[in-house]
Amino acid sequence: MDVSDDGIPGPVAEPAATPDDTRFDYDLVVIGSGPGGQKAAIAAAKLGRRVAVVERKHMMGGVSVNTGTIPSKTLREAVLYLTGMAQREMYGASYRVKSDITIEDLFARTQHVIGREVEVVRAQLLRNHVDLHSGAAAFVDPHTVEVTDDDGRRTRFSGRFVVIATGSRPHRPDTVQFDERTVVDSDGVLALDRVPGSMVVVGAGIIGIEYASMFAALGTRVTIVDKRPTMLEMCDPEVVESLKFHLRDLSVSFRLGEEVAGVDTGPHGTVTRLASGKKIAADTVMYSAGRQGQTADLNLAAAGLSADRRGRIEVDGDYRTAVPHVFAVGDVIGFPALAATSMDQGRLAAYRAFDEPARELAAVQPIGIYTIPEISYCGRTEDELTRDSVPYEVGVARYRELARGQIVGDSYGMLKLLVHVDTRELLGVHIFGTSATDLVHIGQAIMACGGTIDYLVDTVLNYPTLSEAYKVAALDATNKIRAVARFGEV
Ligand SMILES: Cc1cc2nc3c(=O)[nH]c(=O)nc-3n(C[C@H](O)[C@H](O)[C@H](O)COP(=O)(O)OP(=O)(O)OC[C@H]3O[C@@H](n4cnc5c(N)ncnc54)[C@H](O)[C@@H]3O)c2cc1C
Ligand SMILES: NC(=O)c1ccc[n+]([C@@H]2O[C@H](COP(=O)([O-])OP(=O)(O)OC[C@H]3O[C@@H](n4cnc5c(N)ncnc54)[C@H](O)[C@@H]3O)[C@@H](O)[C@H]2O)c1
Repeated sequence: MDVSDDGIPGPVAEPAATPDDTRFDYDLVVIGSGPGGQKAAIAAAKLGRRVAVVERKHMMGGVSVNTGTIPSKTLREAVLYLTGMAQREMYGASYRVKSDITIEDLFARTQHVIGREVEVVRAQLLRNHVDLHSGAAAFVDPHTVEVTDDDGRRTRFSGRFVVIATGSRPHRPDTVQFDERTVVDSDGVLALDRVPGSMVVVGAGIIGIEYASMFAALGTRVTIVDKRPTMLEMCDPEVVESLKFHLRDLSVSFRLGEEVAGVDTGPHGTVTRLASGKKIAADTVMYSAGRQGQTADLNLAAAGLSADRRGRIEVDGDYRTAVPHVFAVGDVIGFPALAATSMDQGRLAAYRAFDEPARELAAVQPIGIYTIPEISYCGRTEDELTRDSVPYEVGVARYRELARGQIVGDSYGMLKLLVHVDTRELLGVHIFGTSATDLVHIGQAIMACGGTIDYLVDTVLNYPTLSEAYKVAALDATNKIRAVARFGEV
């Protein structure tokens, strides 16, 4: 077995690359090494194709590894551990692992994990014989890219196919001066020099709420501002209410339905001006008001392509752009813009390019929101089922009634199943609390197989586990359905 420098075992010997079309330097050129680019490159390499990945210096692994998913989730883990937050039900409200948590304590863990992940990505690509080119790529013609490295050196090469996986960056309104110290975006928040005493988070999307809950847990007084009247509107409203309750308990204030007019900075911090005339003073302002596709520097016109106002590229169901040999995957094609989906889009784009048979992605996809506590769901919401006049029943399990919930000290967690009254099919799973983002996959698997809650009723699950919540909720739904069916029986 091949073992790379970092000790990670490699696959059994790869098939030798077979030139596909010698008119081109590579069979596939991938621009960007985030989740979408990585998987496109590896999938093509596994088919024996000659593959190149272009990535900017210090960005191996993409936004996901360097400034997005991985650092934010690692920071959350550091916050949970050092604040002792998850253990307070057991050891009291004042329980802490470290009383004076510094930004260095937090970022040490983040840097460690980023470093490891970068090496894992690099090793995987290299052991699959993918050529790595450092620099920024731009199209010269539909098959050729020019890569400019940090020293200004330029290299050109061509690909029979090209995958654009250049991801996204934070959207920055022109009216706001970002000084990378007091006014930052979700990249800049990872370079703060201290834990702020107070913070305004502009944008109550997933990024904004995740960081708001982390800083609130650290003791920062957080105000969340969003022009929409509700937050996380794709989630179950009961779950969002539970989250809001928890955040309020951590002194978070909400200014929903309010637009930011501007931010003033001075020697003592910042003042955020709202369109309604209100002003909010804070040490730091973090903008998380959407993201922009990274296409401005690609010279798309040379490939015969263009992007929309938010920098996104349009693709068909096979991730093919308007130019048939150019594919695009990941954040650069917009919704759902998740690391999870980007990976599979990359893999499928490579398969489509090289005519490798592959099925489409399953329709039921999970969403995981790493707030404190975390949220996860898949399938439909109560509002959607009501709108579509689908008769459903709700089965609920509360963590406080599960032995494992008591053991881990989670009394607030909840799992909710939405079940079709007639067919008993599982239509939706909504979870709030410890391990929600892992637990959701049980429901997802049942739904993907068209399963009913009878599977859960008839199956023995390990005890004591949080998975037991599925059984409890399935029995609850069964009892309610039976009660309605028996009503009126003599
Ligand atoms: C704070 C935050 C938290 C997130 N948390 C989660 C989460 O918990 N779960 C989840 O599933 N998703 C999460 N996401 C979303 C996830 O990170 C993205 O969906 C994912 O990274 C998109 O992958 P991608 O393949 O499009 O490429 P990206 O990861 O965006 O990487 C694109 C790469 O392309 C490179 N590039 C761009 N232009 C060029 C060029 N011209 N030449 C060469 N290289 C170029 C960039 O340098 C970059 O490294 C989060 C995002 C953020 C910002
Ligand atoms: N756990 C996860 O899966 C995860 C975590 C983080 C990010 N992501 C991905 O990243 C994407 C981007 O997240 P995001 O939170 O930046 O974007 P978003 O578009 O979801 O949210 C932006 C919010 O900012 C608000 N806003 C914009 N301008 C404003 C203004 N001037 N004043 C007040 N409010 C304003 C908008 O109303 C919106 O609610 C997400 O859609 C998601 O796909 C996923």
